[in-house]
Amino acid sequence: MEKKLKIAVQKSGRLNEGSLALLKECSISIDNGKDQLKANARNFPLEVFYLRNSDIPQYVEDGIADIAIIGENLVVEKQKKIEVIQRLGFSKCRLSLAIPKNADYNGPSYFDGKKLATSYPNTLQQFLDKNNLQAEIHEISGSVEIAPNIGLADGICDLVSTGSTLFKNGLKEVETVLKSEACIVQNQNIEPEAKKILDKLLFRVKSVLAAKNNKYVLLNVPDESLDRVIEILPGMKSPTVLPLAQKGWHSVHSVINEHDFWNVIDQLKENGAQGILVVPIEKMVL
Ligand SMILES: Nc1ncnc2c1ncn2[C@@H]1O[C@H](COP(=O)(O)OP(=O)(O)OP(=O)(O)O)[C@@H](O)[C@H]1O
Ligand SMILES: O=P(O)(O)OC[C@H]1O[C@H](OP(=O)(O)OP(=O)(O)O)[C@H](O)[C@@H]1O
Ligand SMILES: [Mg+2]
Repeated sequence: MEKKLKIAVQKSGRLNEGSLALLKECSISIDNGKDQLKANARNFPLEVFYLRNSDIPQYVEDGIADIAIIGENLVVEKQKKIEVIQRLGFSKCRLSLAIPKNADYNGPSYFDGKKLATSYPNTLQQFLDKNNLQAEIHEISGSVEIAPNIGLADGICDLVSTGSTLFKNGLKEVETVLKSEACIVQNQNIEPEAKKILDKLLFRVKSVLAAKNNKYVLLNVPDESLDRVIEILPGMKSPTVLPLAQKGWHSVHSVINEHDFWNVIDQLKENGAQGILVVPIEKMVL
């Protein structure tokens, strides 16, 4: 029987859509019947298990799944023997401490002797230990932000992204304990055959992520600015330069990284570039 790589993804919740979208962008199509907890990819040696998020680290440690897509926050919290091998750039959030908005905050010592509600007791305990603080941790599995309002705790430690849940519950964020995004984790003793398939998958994932982080640009440049524009636009190897039908002008094609996109565009304009077109890249094979 053909060897398959076993991947665990969240059955439903915040990571489910992004995880399946990533596999699709890697051109992997999965038979995805409703209520089906195990599915095979049609065109790649991959078997997908749909599981409860919080159970996934254990399944990967035990080798039930070779790899999984989970948040880094869960990797830190569960303390299982699993390895983060690729960050994925979605489901970005942070684990933060928050207190009632009118309370005076004077630094981490505020939490000494307080009662804190959280779904992340291990990560919170690490933060308290690092800061030499003693606090009572009350573990709850959800709706953590309600705790101070119902007299359950003095403060909370929970995930924050937009901050709107904190705001709606009259809380303010005062310390960031860790930053997180979705990532691929791997079993530490993955078999060589599964590892070969994983390397193929990672090659595709990296191409998809690189494409997302870069844009293809085309622009017209007067000949006197050409050397300067080529310096600004290094491209993957170097930019493509083609003469225009109109004398004294060239068309330049290149790739710009999302991080300094507007900065580069400003410099191009300052150097006389015109007709700048920006096109998304579907895959970028490095
Ligand atoms: N508000 C948010 N913004 C961005 N990412 C988030 C946010 N909340 C959670 N996440 C990320 O998504 C992951 C899954 O969160 P989700 O709420 O779907 O499941 P859960 O309630 O943590 O777990 P379970 O499925 O075990 O109930 C989290 O571990 C975190 O990495
Ligand atoms: O800063 P925000 O953008 O408001 O997001 C933060 C909220 O999102 C998560 O809860 P979720 O909606 O996943 O609910 P859950 O407790 O059912 O997992 C997290 O536990 C916070 O409550
Ligand atoms: Mg949640």
